[in-house]
Amino acid sequence: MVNIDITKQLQGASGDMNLDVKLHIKQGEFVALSGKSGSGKTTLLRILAGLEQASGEISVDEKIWLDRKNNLAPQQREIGFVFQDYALFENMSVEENLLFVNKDKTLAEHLLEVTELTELKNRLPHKLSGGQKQRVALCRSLMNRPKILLLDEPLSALDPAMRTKLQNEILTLHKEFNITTIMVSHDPSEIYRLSSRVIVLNEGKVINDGSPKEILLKTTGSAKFSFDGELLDIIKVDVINIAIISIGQQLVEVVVSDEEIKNLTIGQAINVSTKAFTPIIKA
Ligand SMILES: Nc1ncnc2c1ncn2[C@@H]1O[C@H](COP(=O)(O)OP(=O)(O)OP(=O)(O)O)[C@@H](O)[C@H]1O
Repeated sequence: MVNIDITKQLQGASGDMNLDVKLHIKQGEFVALSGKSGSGKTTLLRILAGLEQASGEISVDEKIWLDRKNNLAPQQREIGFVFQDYALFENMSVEENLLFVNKDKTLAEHLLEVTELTELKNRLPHKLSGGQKQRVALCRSLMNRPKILLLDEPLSALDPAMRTKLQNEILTLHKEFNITTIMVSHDPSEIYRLSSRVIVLNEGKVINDGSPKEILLKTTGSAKFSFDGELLDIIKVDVINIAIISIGQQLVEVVVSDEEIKNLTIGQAINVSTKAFTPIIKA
């Protein structure tokens, strides 16, 4: 069990802001940490890792990491950390990057196998793709068999196919190591696929905490489908108006009436929902 009860004064975009978070996270949970830019997500992870000061208490399985008298150094906290940038040792091969943390060759070989990196174990980081580097960073973060894995948007720079591949690998390793995982993510499909709990921060405070279904699905009420997107364009084809809307990685076209157009502005954030239709799903 991870117990967090911390505060820290931050300089938010529009003046001072207090990061004020109280959470209990169960062993083996996969928590997605979400919320607007500047809401305090990275700072919270850095405080957990011991990379940033804060007041309050953090304890993990009865062991105190932070309180009035104690403040364990990052290397004494049993954590693995993967950031958006890979931060690998450039002069060391893939395998050396892992063994630098811990000389356990069997574990290194196993992690490289799960992430399909065995063939690349002698390569230097500059000869790897972004996705491969991020897999090395993930393997390295697990070399000390940490109690908590902190992931700060580790997949945001990758293309959709590589993202999905790494999501599956993260999930495999999370389950195998039964490691408590906290992952910052803005991507609803990623959050839904990986996490068992979603915590939403706003202005340094937890404003939502629940299962991915409770937090992410908006199809309550009579609407059957509901998507948030951005209105990119409205084009006229013969007598009908078609709105071009970007939803996630996809563009969709929706027919709109002359009446509806009056309330729409290009670039606007909009919601698309429908009440009664039978979608066809193809694999
Ligand atoms: N050590 C610090 N002292 C004071 N203010 C800080 C400190 N570190 C970060 N901040 C400020 O606190 C706010 C929250 O930053 P943080 O990086 O935690 O947000 P975030 O939710 O991770 O945002 P993003 O999604 O853009 O990465 C920002 O306005 C930032 O400038």
